[in-house]
Amino acid sequence: MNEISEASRVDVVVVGAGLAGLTAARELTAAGLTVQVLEARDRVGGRTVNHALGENAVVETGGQFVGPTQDHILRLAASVGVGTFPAYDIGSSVYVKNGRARRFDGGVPPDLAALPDVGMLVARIDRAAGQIPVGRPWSAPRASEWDTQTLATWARKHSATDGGVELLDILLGSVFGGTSADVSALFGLAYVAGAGNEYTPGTVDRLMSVAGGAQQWRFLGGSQAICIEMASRLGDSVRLDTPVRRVEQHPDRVVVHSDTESWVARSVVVAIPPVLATRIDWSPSLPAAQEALFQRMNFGGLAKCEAVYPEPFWRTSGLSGQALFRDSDVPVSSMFDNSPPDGSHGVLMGFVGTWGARHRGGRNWSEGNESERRGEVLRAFASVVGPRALEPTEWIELDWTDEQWTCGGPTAVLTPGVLTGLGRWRDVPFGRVRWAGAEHSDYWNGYMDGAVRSGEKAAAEILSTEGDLSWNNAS
Ligand SMILES: Cc1cc2nc3c(=O)[nH]c(=O)nc-3n(C[C@H](O)[C@H](O)[C@H](O)COP(=O)(O)OP(=O)(O)OC[C@H]3O[C@@H](n4cnc5c(N)ncnc54)[C@H](O)[C@@H]3O)c2cc1C
Repeated sequence: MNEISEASRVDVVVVGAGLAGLTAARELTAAGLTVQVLEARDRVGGRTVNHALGENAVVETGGQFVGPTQDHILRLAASVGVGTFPAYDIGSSVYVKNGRARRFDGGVPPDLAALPDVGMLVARIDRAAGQIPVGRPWSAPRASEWDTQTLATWARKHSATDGGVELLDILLGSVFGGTSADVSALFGLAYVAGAGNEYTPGTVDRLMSVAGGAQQWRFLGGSQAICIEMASRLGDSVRLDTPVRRVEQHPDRVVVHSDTESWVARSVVVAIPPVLATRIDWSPSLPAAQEALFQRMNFGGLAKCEAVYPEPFWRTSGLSGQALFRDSDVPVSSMFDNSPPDGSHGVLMGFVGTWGARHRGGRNWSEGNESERRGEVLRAFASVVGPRALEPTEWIELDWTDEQWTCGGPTAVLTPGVLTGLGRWRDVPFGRVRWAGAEHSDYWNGYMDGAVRSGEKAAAEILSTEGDLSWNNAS
């Protein structure tokens, strides 16, 4: 294919400059290996991306929140000088049900009909998640029973009314970019089991909460700053605008091709969404079961919509800016105050699950034009904080299903049968290729912490066989 020069020979090629790929590259470089990172986009960060608000502030349009037990991303951020600040969580939240908005405090929405069900359901989910071995969900005693039904079916069996499941779905809107009907019960329960670390079991509460949960903190300078810092330390080892198209494995080397250049390496870390890995031309072909698994690791559909105001005006009315919407006419599932830490701008952020979200009249939200989409979301914001929400100074919308190099968000959601049938193949190395990315982590799978964990693991595995993998040691 392309001419390979001496300069294009490295110990390890890393495909993808998101948190996983850059973490792997950083660890391998620190250990003395030569590394080339190849990134398809014209920027680093992948699913973390900042949007500038004037000169001194940013807001995040991809992954942003972190919380307790997400030790790996927190440690990495601190090591590159990126600090955290608490997500705004002061004041009352608002619950909007069928057009009626009600304030509430303490994290439990005032839905008297659904509350007993939700309490019972959450306790049952936690109990069932506790029976799942993290990293090996298919070996749970009831794995086959749980993997032959959706989470919605399982949840309905454990609820007296539909209210509990509907509330669960509002919360899952942002977690899965979908609903409980989109995922296998085993996958949903394993996701909860992984919302902790080696010493702390995962719980629904840690997954969903702001205080004490996965939404507790944000990063100063925005989450993308972590990747930007890592990339600046790696310098020329990171190449942008370079999608990897073909990977050829030979007994003693791997050749990685972009459209215009090729690199030869002893080892490769592929740190991209699994479904995108199946679009690379592999020689030899991926093992059939691994390819089948990756093809079934489709992402949910998620858009992030943000409205910017001169100040966070809702705070003076005692509102936290947080809201949950249980209303089939409203595309937004949940809303947060996403203002910068100094409150120099007011930002309201809404998650829209793009495939399920409807306009009034039943049309899908993403099929409307920009002004219709914006109007629907701003009206939802206004139902919580009042009519000033209708006149933002800036509107920011990122539908991750439109992103060629991500194909949805926030992460892969697995349907019934996939985990028990094919799940074992997720991390199995393919010759000289190792897999990384948030979808390859046992803990905080799908999250920034999971991405960092997977990059560290891939690098550690390569380093444990360094004698075989560095060109310096090659015979
Ligand atoms: C809207 C949204 C909200 C989220 N919210 C949160 C949150 O609050 N907290 C949290 O922890 N997580 C959140 N996440 C998830 C989190 O952002 C991701 O889990 C994490 O950033 C994934 O990192 P990664 O390195 O595994 O993958 P990615 O960030 O997807 O990086 C993969 C990189 O590979 C590149 N690439 C793809 N194909 C190729 C190719 N063929 N050749 C070369 N390069 C290629 C891509 O361009 C990309 O840069 C959210 C995600 C989204 C989309």
